[in-house]
Amino acid sequence: MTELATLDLRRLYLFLDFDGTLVDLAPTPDAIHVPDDLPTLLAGLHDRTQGRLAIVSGREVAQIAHFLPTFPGAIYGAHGAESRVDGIDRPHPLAGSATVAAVQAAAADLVATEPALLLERKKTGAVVHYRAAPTKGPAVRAALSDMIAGHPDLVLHASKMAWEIRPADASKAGAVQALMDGQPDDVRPVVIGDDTTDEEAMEVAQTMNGICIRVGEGDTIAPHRLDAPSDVHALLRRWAVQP
Ligand SMILES: O=P(O)(O)OC[C@H]1O[C@H](O[C@H]2O[C@H](CO)[C@@H](O)[C@H](O)[C@H]2O)[C@H](O)[C@@H](O)[C@@H]1O
Repeated sequence: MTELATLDLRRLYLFLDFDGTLVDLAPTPDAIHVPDDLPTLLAGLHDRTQGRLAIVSGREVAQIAHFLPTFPGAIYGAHGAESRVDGIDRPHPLAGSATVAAVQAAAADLVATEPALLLERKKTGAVVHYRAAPTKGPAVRAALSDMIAGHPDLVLHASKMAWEIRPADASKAGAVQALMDGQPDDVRPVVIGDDTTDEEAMEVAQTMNGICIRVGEGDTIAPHRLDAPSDVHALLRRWAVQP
């Protein structure tokens, strides 16, 4: 932590995941708690980094804006499929498409067979959560895999106690690449995340002399690890008071 805390914040671009990194995981997507001091902390970091602060989440941009309405930085949502940068929204071409509607309808049929499953609809895909039915993971994976079989523009990835369908050309790596484009050579990306799609962002950050921090358990390419969102907050607080 000390080694990380002494990095010069003015030469970093911070890429922060949301669930499991800035907020603790909860039984359902709506049940998360945003700590009262998080918005102020993020606003301070935005100033300190001269605007080099982004949230890169699996959630949609609108969801992040709902939970953090005063967040001043860039937001990439739906695993990089959509963005809001400097107030400009960039939707994905698949948003609201017949392809997505068909997949969501099939996912709804699946969830109707098991009340403990939860369907989360996104404009660009669908998530089936099995946190309340942990043994159903493999069956959910198989069913969603079948659903996208005829759709090469969609991919399936593992999330925490969930399987998610997203556009094949969307990734958190793309978000890091887009925001780092044009940055001065001595600015280093910092990726902090807890999940598989964060690892894709870490891979690209490492090609840019980046710093990667994994939150919680799990295989990772990150050389640094923090145990929980509370430790992430502690690091962010130390950065926020750098002289
Ligand atoms: O990239 P992230 O910001 O970490 O978003 C990943 C997914 O997070 C949410 O699901 C996860 O968190 C829920 C709330 O803690 C939890 O109930 C669920 O089991 C987790 O998978 C969100 O609902 C998804 O849309 C995001 O893709």
